[in-house]
Amino acid sequence: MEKQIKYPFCKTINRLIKNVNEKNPKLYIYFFIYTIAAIIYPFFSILLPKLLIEQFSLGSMISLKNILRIILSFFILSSIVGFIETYIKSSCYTKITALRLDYLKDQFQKLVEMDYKYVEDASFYETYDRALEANNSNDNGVEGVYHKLFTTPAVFITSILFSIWIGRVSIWILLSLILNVVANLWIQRKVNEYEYSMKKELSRQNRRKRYYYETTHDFSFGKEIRLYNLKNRVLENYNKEIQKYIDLNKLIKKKEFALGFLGLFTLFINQAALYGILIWKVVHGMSIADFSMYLALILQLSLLLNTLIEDISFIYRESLYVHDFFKFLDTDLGEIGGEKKAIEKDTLEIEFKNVSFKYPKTDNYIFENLNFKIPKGQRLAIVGLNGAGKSTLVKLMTGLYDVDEGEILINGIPIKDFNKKELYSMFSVVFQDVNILAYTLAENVACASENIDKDRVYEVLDKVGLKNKVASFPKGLDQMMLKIIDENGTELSGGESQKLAIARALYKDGNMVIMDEPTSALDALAEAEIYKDFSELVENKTSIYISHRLSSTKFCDAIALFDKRGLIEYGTHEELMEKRGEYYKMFTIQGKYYQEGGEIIETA
Ligand SMILES: Nc1ncnc2c1ncn2[C@@H]1O[C@H](COP(=O)(O)OP(=O)(O)OP(=O)(O)O)[C@@H](O)[C@H]1O
Repeated sequence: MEKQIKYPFCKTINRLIKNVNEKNPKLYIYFFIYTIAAIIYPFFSILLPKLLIEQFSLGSMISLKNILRIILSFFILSSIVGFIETYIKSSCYTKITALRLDYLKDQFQKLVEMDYKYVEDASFYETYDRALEANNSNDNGVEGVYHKLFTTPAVFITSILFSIWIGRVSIWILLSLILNVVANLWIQRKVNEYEYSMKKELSRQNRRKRYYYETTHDFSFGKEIRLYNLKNRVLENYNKEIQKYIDLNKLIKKKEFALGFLGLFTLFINQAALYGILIWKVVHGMSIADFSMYLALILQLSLLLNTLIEDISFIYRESLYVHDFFKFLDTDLGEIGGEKKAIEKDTLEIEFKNVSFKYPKTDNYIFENLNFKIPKGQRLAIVGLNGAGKSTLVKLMTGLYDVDEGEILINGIPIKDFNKKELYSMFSVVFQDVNILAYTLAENVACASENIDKDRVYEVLDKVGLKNKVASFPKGLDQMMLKIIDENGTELSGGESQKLAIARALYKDGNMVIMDEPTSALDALAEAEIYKDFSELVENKTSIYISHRLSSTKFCDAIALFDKRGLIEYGTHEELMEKRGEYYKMFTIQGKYYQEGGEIIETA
């Protein structure tokens, strides 16, 4: 359980207010007018009964005209003030929502630009879950605090004015009200602190619950869930996680309940004191008109003070999460890197020098003291068993992860010296798992929404064999992909998606091409096409081709074979066959299988 930490409440509120200056300073004017209207409004309901009772107690002097005049002027004035108050409050609601959405933009930017290692780190999401939630709702977090900051000053000022008024009648009434406020504030604070101390546990539980929720709602799990009869298992886990989540919330509510009971007790004492003193005053000569006015005043003040307590504790509680959110925005998530720009008009030479690497928060090294070089223009095949570290190698050379020891040099320059964005721009990578976005086909290929060179998009789609597919789309390159945004969108098959991913890499035209199992979903003919055209596809660029199908090594200049120990064999196909080592074994086993299986590929 995390202990309550001291946090800079004033600084957080100050930052929120300061940001209004930058984002929408007009809100200050609206706030000023609203506050004046909201201060005046409650006075009407307090003064009206007194003035009316005074009129009625005039006996034979009673004037219907005067009574009507009072009612009418109160009605008109309170309508005008009430209208101003409500109108400004509701029109500012959307302006405050826009403020939150602006913060959301900052949050998205941070998330998409942060170092890749955080993307694969579950504990990162646990740390920042609540912080990210600070931006997810109209009623809580950043927006909730802004709404309260907009309305609470009026409540505060009116409470002060009413307290002075009441204090002049009886200091004991005022003291009893203040005692109630202090007790409630203390209780609320205790509840908030307890809730916040459970934050880490709640976030963890939330993440687990969400995983199972998403498993049931993500259509891509649909096949496995049905065909492997995973329904019961998923539901069982989901229910278990929900139960744990409910238990945690119950614990919090229990604490709230115990403290709330204390609140009821102080309220009881408070009410007894208020009524007792007022009745005593009436017995000692207070008029009925004044009694009714003070009663209305006390009721109003009690309501205002309750609202004030709730608002202040709400602001306190939610600003804890806002503070976490600001901390997230301020945390250096290592997204910038060095200052070097991308290498222009040249392909790359990559050198691994004494590189050791293990994934964060794990103990096993994937590479230890790895040394090897990929010369400029080389077409390198990387092969190896599952889990040998082939994809990890790509993550390291593209800068998605930093090495623990040693260094990687790109054209002689340490990879750390490159600005991350510039570094990423140098690689055209096709990953094993393809992600098609719910944009148009052209946008999917160009990974942009503006300045798309449609001729080039068409050219690369033709190169990867999607020409006929594009021709079949009614909107051609402007065809929407996926059905999640546009119900007329297109769902591509696994192989077609892979071809699109290759087209995307070709369009990007990076200094170096990396293909990680790019043809695993392609049919034999399409795969043979890619093999045949590989040299043309990658032009003269340095390229890496990762594949389990060893026939792919034939069109490469060199082969690097990895296993759990790291790089174990390196050379041309012929050299490695002659060596009769691991590669030879793998190649002959695969070749035998293919021959026996009657596959088209004749040598491997
Ligand atoms: N984000 C991660 N955190 C911790 N360990 C990881 C992470 N990603 C991969 N690993 C581990 O690193 C090892 C190498 O994984 P990698 O994906 O590089 O292997 P691979 O050779 O590409 O395998 P495959 O042929 O199955 O694609 C594996 O043992 C894997 O479990």
